[in-house]
Amino acid sequence: MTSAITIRGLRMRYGTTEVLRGVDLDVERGEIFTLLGPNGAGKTTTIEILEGFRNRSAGEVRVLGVDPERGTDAWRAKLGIVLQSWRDHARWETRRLLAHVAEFFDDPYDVDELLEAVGLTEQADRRVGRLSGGQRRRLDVALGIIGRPELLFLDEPTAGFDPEARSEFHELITKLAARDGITVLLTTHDLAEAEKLAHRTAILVRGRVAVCGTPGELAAAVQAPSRVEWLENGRPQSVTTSDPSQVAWELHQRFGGPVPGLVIRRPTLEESYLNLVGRES
Ligand SMILES: Nc1ncnc2c1ncn2[C@@H]1O[C@H](COP(=O)(O)OP(=O)(O)OP(=O)(O)O)[C@@H](O)[C@H]1O
Repeated sequence: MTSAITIRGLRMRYGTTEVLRGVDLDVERGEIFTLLGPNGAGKTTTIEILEGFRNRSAGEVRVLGVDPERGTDAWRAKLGIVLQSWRDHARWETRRLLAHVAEFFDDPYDVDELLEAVGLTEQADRRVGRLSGGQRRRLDVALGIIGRPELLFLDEPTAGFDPEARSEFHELITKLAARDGITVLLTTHDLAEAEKLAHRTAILVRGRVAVCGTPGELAAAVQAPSRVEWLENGRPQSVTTSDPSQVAWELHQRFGGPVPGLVIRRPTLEESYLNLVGRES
């Protein structure tokens, strides 16, 4: 696989504050990749640098083989961009707005096909201002990809969604990526979203990649210690350990058989993530 995005030693400074402190990342073509992290971690800054909206302070960046600071119109046409805030096109009808934006591209998607793909066929003649939050975000995605991009940037696309809208949105992104081989880079605060959607995720904490990998690799890398609890002479005992089976085995040896009240509590991935974010902050 070849890289859609390569980042080496990326640094960004706003005044005297260093917001990105040496980020290294590779996103492969065809991947759905999430950038996960708490508020202020530097996700939006990173994505804006990749989109060519912001000049970096230091480091090497290539997006589809091009330095974003030197991106041409032809390069830009290969990108789909969905920003955090909604566009203000409230009085346009959904289909007309998409058809209008499609005119700017050489080989856009068919408007009705795309409306169908994002689940907005029934809303095609409705004014944008009358769409629900979830429908509006689907339209944002449609606007982001109407030009048939090779790479789609989504900055917190599901913020404010209810669980059903979020789940439908995940299905849409997965379907589009699989159908058209679009590379997707998405930012989120939500670990469950990253786990569900992404082939790989990088956790950004205070301007550095703390962990990067598949959901399984992430779970192994961020795993916080487990807690082993048991009863000894009727009194509750406990120990925190990264190797609970070893502790359980030693207890079994010591008791010469079953350990009274033995419980092993493993942290959830969410607890482990919060532990990691707390540790790195
Ligand atoms: N234009 C700017 N000038 C000065 N500081 C900025 C600017 N943009 C962002 N920052 C600061 O840089 C840090 C990283 O911000 P950024 O928006 O990249 O983080 P984020 O991970 O996207 O956060 P969030 O999840 O809240 O959107 C924050 O402390 C923010 O206040």
